Amino acid sequence: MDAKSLITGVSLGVAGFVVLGEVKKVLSKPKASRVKNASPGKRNYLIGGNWKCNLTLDGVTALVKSLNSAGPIPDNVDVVVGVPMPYLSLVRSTLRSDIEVAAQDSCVKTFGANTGETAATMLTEVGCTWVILGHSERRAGFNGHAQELRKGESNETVATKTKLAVDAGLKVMVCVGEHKQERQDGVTMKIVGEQLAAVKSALSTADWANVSIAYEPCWAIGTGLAATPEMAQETHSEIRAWVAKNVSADVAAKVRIQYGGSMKAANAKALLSQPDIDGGLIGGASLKPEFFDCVNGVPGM
Ligand SMILES: O=C[C@H](O)COP(=O)(O)O
Repeated sequence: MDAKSLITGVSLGVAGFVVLGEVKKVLSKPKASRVKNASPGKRNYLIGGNWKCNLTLDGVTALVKSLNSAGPIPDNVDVVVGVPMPYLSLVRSTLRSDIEVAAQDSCVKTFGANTGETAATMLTEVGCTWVILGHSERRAGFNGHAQELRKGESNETVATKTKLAVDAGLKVMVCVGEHKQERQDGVTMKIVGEQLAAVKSALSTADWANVSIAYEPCWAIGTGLAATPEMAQETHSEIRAWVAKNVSADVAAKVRIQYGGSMKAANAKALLSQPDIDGGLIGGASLKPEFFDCVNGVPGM
């Protein structure tokens, strides 16, 4: 068992009795314990880039070229880029094979009269292996006006999409997170728990093997105001405890929890050094060469 898994087990088993800071003093995190195709209980880092609704064809071509020449990916890291729908095929056919490709959404239904939507199965046919679901921008909604709180996808919609995507053979980064006022009101885990509860209701226990939880505090997205490593760790630890209580201890030990919200080269290493932060979902910085500085920011590199 690696140090991170051990910390997780300890924190889940004796939560309230152990101060994580004290545990970290006696347990270092050896790089060698995180390996590709990690065995049960060991979690590879997962660094996702979310290109959002950015880039022209020329920009995509240049970014792929930059990624292709960015050097090796550490053995203990999985890298995925979330690509706008029109470029998925092109990126999959030109991008290095050790970076996986994600779509940024998929349909809440399968095939049919769903104009403008993309069924999860279609994504698999163009080489996607991942999909990002429930991003806060989609939960906010796009109605031709300024985005409003929670006028878009409901928790249940995100959960249904997650189940359909997993059933289609995709892995899912399912995004959760609170708004600024909710954090100030002290209801972060109430909000995140409700988002996770909907997903849990839609999934079998086995389905969780294909799910990563992306914790993205909305107030940190695109603002330059990332959560501090300690603040993010606290919520990640609470999310893992929620999964242990409501899904299973085994799933909690295995599920990856990414942090998203103004992650960049300057703060990636400190965030990724936290015991329950298993990666990132990176927006703005994923459009720049510094994305690979985040990849190389995993502890032990
Ligand atoms: O999906 C990515 C997140 O929304 C974070 O975006 P950001 O890194 O630009 O803050």
